[in-house]
Amino acid sequence: MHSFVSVGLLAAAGHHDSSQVPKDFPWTFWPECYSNENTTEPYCVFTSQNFASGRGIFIVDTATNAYQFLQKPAFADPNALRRVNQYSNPSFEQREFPGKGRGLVANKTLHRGDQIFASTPLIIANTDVYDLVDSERLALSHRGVEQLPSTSQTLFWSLLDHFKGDPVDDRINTNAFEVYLLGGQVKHVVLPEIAMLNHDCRPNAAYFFDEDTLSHYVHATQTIYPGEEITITYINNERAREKRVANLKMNWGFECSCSSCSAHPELVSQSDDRIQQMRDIASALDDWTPTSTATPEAAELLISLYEQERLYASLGVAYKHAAETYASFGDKWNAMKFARLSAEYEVLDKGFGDVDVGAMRKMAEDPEMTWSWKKRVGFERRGVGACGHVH
Ligand SMILES: C[S@@+](CC[C@H](N)C(=O)[O-])C[C@H]1O[C@@H](n2cnc3c(N)ncnc32)[C@H](O)[C@@H]1O
Repeated sequence: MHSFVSVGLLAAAGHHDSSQVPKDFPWTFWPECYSNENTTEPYCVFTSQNFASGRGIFIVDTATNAYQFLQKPAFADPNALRRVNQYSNPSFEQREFPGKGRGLVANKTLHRGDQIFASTPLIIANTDVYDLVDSERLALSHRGVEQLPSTSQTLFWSLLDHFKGDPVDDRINTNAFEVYLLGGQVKHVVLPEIAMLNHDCRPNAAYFFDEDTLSHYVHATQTIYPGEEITITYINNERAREKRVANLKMNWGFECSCSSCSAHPELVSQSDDRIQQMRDIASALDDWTPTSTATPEAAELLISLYEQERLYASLGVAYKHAAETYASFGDKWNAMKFARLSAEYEVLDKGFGDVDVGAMRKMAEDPEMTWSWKKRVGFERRGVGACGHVH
């Protein structure tokens, strides 16, 4: 049985007359909700036209979750969004790229760590909403779009519809990012400005979603010169070309045309070898047993491979390995150096509250107080060879 239902937390349901919404009611309209035998709580559309100084948002989720979002500083603290949704003097312009559609190019030099933009989503949707039948799931997202303020509706309708199905669903599927919120629940968020950034397997910008401000931040991870396209990655790039191409085709529906995907097969083969070696070294550095082949030299090689692969957006991972490896052999100054570098890079990719960023900041202050300090002192140094094997 599928039903249109009212929600216990709400005083009434089933109509959309905003004039009847009481003053202290947090949403602009009465939520429309559906449930069935697969759902433990109805899924509803909760719209706030006032959110983010009138940009608006709609949330497709249970009432329990929607009210948890309301507790976040993004809703509760008027100052929380000061640095967000500022598009009056952008450091980029929109341009057409053959084979990729629209994209953004820098109009001034951007340095590593520069904020390119930060935005609140127009949509947050619980991915479990697929438990509803399609017609009801679609009714919720159509209702949400109709309820957005008109400028945000225009932004939504300007999004690419790659799959040419239901016009609302298609724009969500082509442009949504997956994020983990409310204790690790998967949500889809739609951010029209960030959705203009194309994918590159060797991107020059990184992004993260900040749960407190419900905002998506994009920063440069290397110098980007005027006229250069600003790119992010949609996937994990530490994989062979064939796997990256297949992933983009399957999950995003396009043939990747970035330079590392379209390189000569000989160069692709060299790149794939480097990626395999990076994976082997990373797993050796993650081995904390007395037979581990981890050495500071192997960690330095890992950094060099990331640089050679132009994987600057994820270089923080290699620096973290180096910081922990140096610490494990009791080399305080190198541990501090690489911990500082790791924290600087990783915050751009993982966000302000990330545990790895916090751990690296602690190590940069005092490596001797961290868990890996001198963990490998006394281990026989075996070393990892070019093939990733012990020599
Ligand atoms: C989030 S949108 C990016 C903006 C899009 N180009 C537009 O015109 O709206 C994602 C879509 O852009 C295109 N795209 C992004 N990166 C690409 C790439 N590296 N190669 C080819 N197409 C790409 C694909 O059509 C993909 O489905």
